[in-house]
Amino acid sequence: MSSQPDVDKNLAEIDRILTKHAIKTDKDEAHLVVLPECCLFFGGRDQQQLQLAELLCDMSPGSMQSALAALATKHQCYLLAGSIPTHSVEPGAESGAKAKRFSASSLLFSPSGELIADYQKLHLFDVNVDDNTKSYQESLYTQPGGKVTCVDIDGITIGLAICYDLRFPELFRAMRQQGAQVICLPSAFTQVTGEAHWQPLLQARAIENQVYMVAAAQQGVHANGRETYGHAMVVDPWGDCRVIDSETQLSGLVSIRYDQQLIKRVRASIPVNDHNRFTLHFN
Ligand SMILES: O=C(O)CNC(=O)[C@H](CS)NC(=O)CCC(=O)C(=O)O
Repeated sequence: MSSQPDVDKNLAEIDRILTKHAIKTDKDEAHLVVLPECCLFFGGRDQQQLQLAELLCDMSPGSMQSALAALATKHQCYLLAGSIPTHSVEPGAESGAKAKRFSASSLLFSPSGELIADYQKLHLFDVNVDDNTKSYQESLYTQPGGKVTCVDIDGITIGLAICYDLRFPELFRAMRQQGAQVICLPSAFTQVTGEAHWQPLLQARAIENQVYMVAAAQQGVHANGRETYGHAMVVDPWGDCRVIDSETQLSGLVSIRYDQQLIKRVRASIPVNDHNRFTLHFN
């Protein structure tokens, strides 16, 4: 996607893409659609994201959550909203009207519109991109999450991570150890770092953990001048990539069929999980 600082426009665009690709469930098959980081609001001011932030709530959801649930129901898919701003849910976080920071939450909705998982971005992008012309201070307005998150869909374990998390392989190892077979990585990579690092890092995480990596991306020049890399892709557990054509498509969809046998074969032939001599500690 090439999201704008306009929630309704982005919702309409998601609806358009899903309609165009006619994601329809033939009853035996589940579809998981992964939208990029900041899918409903991107390229505006951080203060606006704070104002948009909603409480995470299944009983009386905010307007972004209701709209996403409605899209999941309309298109009969599991829908992962890469991230939307929510009020912080971490213990000790600022909350309510006084909150100065929001959480970047990935929200997973079921085809019946139920919120079945949420993940708050763990690693925040406080980085001077190497040419030193651009600096990012995500932690100024975002509260980091506090937990590793996996969720079961139709017997398949799905791990959740966001964007800059990609550079922290321990998180992905932890999800593999919790049983992950698919890991979703909604992103908004910078043009500069994306060109250099996006594909090799995705392939590394897929290959070393023998999982599918589903990497949705923001792309193009956004309203505030920010440029994102695009090249959304799905990488299979052997490292083969299916990449969106970013030269011809500003927004669209790339898809793959989940193959349980491929995971089994790759894990049986190279049993890295059994050979691993390190244990993990989460701080
Ligand atoms: O700021 C927002 O509105 C939304 N958040 C983002 O775009 C985030 C934080 S600035 N982007 C990244 O994490 C890029 C990571 C990246 O590019 C890398 O690891 O190289």
